[in-house]
Amino acid sequence: MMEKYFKNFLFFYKAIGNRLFVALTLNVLVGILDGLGLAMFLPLLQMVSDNGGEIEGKSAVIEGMFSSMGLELNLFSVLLFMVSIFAVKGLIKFLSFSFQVIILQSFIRTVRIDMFDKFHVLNYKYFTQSDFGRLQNSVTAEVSRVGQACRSYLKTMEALVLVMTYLVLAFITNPQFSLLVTVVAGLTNFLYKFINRKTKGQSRILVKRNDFFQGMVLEYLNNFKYLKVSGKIQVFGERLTKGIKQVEETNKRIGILNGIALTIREPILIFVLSAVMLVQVEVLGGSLGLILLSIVFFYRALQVVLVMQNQYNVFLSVEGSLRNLEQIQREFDDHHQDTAGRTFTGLRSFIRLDGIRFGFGDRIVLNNIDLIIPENKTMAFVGPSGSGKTTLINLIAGLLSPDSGQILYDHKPIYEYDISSLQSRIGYITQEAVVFSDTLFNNISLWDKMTDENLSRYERVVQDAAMDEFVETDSAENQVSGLNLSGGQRQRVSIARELFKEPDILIMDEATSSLDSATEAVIQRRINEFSGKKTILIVAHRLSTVKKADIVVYLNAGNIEAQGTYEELMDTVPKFQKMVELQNL
Ligand SMILES: Nc1ncnc2c1ncn2[C@@H]1O[C@H](COP(=O)(O)OP(=O)(O)OP(=O)(O)O)[C@@H](O)[C@H]1O
Repeated sequence: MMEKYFKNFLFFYKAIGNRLFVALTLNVLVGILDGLGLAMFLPLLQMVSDNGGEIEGKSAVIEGMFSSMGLELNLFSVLLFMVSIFAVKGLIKFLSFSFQVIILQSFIRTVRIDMFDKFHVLNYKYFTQSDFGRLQNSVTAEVSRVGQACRSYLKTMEALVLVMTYLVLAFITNPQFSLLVTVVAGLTNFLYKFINRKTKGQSRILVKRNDFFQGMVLEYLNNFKYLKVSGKIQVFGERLTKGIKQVEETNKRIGILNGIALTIREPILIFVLSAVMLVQVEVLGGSLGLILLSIVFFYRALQVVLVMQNQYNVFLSVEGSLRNLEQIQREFDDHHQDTAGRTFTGLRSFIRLDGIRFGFGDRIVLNNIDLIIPENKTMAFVGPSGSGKTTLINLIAGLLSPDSGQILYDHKPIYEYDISSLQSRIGYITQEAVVFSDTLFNNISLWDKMTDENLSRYERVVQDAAMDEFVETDSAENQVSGLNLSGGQRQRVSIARELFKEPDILIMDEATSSLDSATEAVIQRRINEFSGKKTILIVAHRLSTVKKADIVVYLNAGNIEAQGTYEELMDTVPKFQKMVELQNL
C-alpha cells in the first residue's frame, strides 16, 4: 500500500526532480500566509465581543507580533495587515501556479521525446510481433493521459500539503475540537477507499479498450479500400461502433465514480463539524468563539480536500495509463536493438553468414544458414513462398538479429557496427513501396537540402527509375502521397530514392513486381550497370530478373538447398528448373 504511494511519488520525482519540493514548499507558504491572514479574525472577534476570555489568550500572541513590528493593534492596522498578507499570498499562489505549468510542460515533453527515442532503437522483431493499436495508443493518447496523471498528481500533492497546513493551524487554535473532527472525518475514508479501488480498476480496463480501439482504427484506415470494395465496411463499422461504446461505457463509469466521490465529501464534513460542535459546546461546555476560527480553518481545509479529492480521482482514472507507460517503457528497454560504435565505411571484401538460425516464436524460419556474399557481386534468392527469403534479407540488412550464428561484414560481427551507419550504406527496396505525403524531391532525397548538386542528382535518378512518364519537368516541388500514385509509380519513387542514396549494397525484394515488363526492363538495364560496382541482393519470383545474377541461391523451408549460376541451378536443381519452366522462360 505505502509502497504503491511511494512508487508513484518516485516516478514523478524521477521525472521532475527537486522542483517537486519547490512546488510543494510554495504551497505550504500559501497555507501559512492564508492562516496568518485568517488569524486576524481573532483580534477582530475580540473587538466585537466582550466575553472573549479564551480568545484573549491567543490574541495576545498577535498583539505581541504587532508590537514587535511597531504597530498598534487596532481595526485599521489589523485590516491593513490582513490585506497585505492576502496580497502576498496571491503573488505566491501565482508563482506556484506558473511554476507548475512549467514543470508539467517539461514533464510531458520529456516523456514524449523519451518514448520516441526508445521507439527509434526498438528491435524490429519485437515491433512486427507487437499489437500496433497498443503501440500507437501508447505513443500518442497514452502520453497525453500520463501528462494528465502528472498534473492531477501534482495538484493532489499540493492540496495535501495545504490541508496539512490548515489542520496544523486548526490544532493550534483548538486542539480538542480539531482532534474530534479529524478522527470522525478520518473514519469516512473507508468509503473513499472503496470508491478509489473501483476507479482504478476501471482505469486499467480503459487502457486495454483504448488499445483495442486504436488497433481497429489503424486497420480500418489501412484496409479502407478493401473494406469498401468488398462491401464489408459496414460490418467493420459495427466492430468500430462496439469499440467506441465499450470505451465510452468505461469513461461513463469512471465519471460517475468521480461524481460520487466529489459530491458526498461536503455534506459529510458539514455533518461531522456540526455534530462535533454540538458535542463540544453542549456536552463538553466549550466556547463557540474559539471554535469559530478552527471552523474557518476546517472549512478552508474542506475546500482544499475537495480539490484534492477531485484531483486524486482524476489521477486514479488515468493511473492505468501510468502503469501502462511504465510497462511499455520496460518492454521498449528490453527490446532495444544492440548496436555498437564502429562506423561502417563501406564493404571491402564480403558479407558472411555463419550457422544462422532464426525463428518467430516457435516457428523456425531459417535453419543453419551458411553463406558468403562477395563484395560487388549480384546474388539472387529464389524459392517457394514462405521459404524465408525476405527474412534472410532482413537479417543481412540488420533489421533482425539471428537467434544463433553470426553475420559478419568484412570479418567483423554486424553488432560491432553502429547499425545506422551500416544501414545508411544499404539501399532497400521492397514490394511495399514507401511514399511520404510530401514533395517529390523530399520523397526521393529524404529531406536533403535542395542544392544544385542534389537537384541534378534528383533529375538523374528520376530518369533512371523510368519516372519521366508521370513526372513533368520542374517536378521537384510536386506534392505526392501514397494515394495519388499508382502501384507501379509508388514503386518507382521507392527505386529512385534508393538510387539517390547511392548505396554500396542494394537490396531489392520484389522491387519491380508492380511494374509492366517494359518499365521493368528500363530499370533493370540501369541496375545492370551497377553490376560489378555494387553488392546487389535480389529477391524475385519473376525469374527473368535473376538470370544475370552472379550467384543464385535456392531456398526451401529455411534451408539453402543449392547455389550457383542460373545455368548451374537449371542443370542441377529440378525444383528450380520446374519453376523456370512454369514461367515459360
Ligand atoms: N513478423 C512475423 N511473425 C511471425 N512469422 C513471420 C513474420 N514474418 C514472416 N513470418 C514467417 O516466416 C516465414 C518466412 O517468411 P518470409 O517473408 O521470409 O518468406 P519469403 O520466402 O520471403 O516469402 P514470399 O516469397 O511469399 O515473400 C513465413 O512462414 C512467414 O509466415
